[in-house]
Amino acid sequence: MARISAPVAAVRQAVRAALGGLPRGARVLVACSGGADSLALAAATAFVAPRFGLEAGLVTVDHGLQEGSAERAARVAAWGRVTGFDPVEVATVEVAGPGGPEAAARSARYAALDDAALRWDAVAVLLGHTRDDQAETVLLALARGAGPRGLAGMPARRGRLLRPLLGVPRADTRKACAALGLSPWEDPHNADFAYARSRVRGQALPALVAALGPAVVDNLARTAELLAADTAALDALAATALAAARTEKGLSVAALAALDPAVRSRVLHAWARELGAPGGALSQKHVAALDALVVCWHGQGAAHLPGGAAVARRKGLLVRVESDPL
Ligand SMILES: Nc1ncnc2c1ncn2[C@@H]1O[C@H](COP(=O)(O)OP(=O)(O)OP(=O)(O)O)[C@@H](O)[C@H]1O
Repeated sequence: MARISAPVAAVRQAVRAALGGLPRGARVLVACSGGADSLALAAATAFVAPRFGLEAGLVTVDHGLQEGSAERAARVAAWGRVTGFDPVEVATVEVAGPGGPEAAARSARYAALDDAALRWDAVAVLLGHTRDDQAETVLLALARGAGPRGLAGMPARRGRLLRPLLGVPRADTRKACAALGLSPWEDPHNADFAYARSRVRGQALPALVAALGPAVVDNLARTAELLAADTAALDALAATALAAARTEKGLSVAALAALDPAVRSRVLHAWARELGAPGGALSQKHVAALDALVVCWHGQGAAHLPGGAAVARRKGLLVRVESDPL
């Protein structure tokens, strides 16, 4: 057998680890932009999936935002077909929605990937985020004052979404593509310093590496891993505590007051989500207002949540109310 280069082996090993537990005969889809990360991921999946008895398909999303985006998508799809992926799909999406164009493109992309997974009955959708993407995510989260959930970065698995390359340096995906003779697409957005992530990638992280040494990238990614484990443990405690505090009419104030503040804030966050508050809009300020109804009670009015729900304290319970009675 011909010897394979170390970066090709590293990417394949990461994909093996991610696909290892899936049932034989199941289908996975690779989300491939044609960039180095997802191209290396796709090449490794085409190699690993048949050896695990898995079907592998490929989806490339055309956001229609850049000149030549349809040609890029067609090139990726053509490569996917000759590489043996089946099905191969170009998902054309319309980017319009809340937030900036970056956020709107992301939600349109994830919706299209979810839709493809449902239609093709795929058990997993593979994304090409690398260790460097994770380090950037942690740095961005630190800069906006995020709590542990934000510092935990991107999860390796959430529902159907898998990120097999979170432990693989970005440099390795480029080297793997070069070793396999693949020419990745260069996303012009990555060089556009109008985007915060591009500035972190092009300026902030290189400055940190220059000041503190190259281990900083690995260390930031490791911080995410450690916090992900802690966050999962606290979330499990909070789920149990939420069930215990629940009554037919609302949440027991006495049960909430007895909780550790770190668990209580998670219980209140989870409950606010149940009441319809959208995750992106629900901030620490809203959770603190709910918390004040429990621990700083002075007869104050209802706490208002994004999404329209309001919560008041009545007869030892936190209850949903239609509007602030004050
Ligand atoms: N046009 C696309 N078609 C298919 N998959 C894509 C496309 N763009 C991105 N992806 C998938 O998403 C991964 C991350 O891409 P990128 O870093 O460009 O997105 P992002 O905006 O940072 O997304 P996220 O918010 O998830 O971090 C890619 O490795 C690839 O798997």
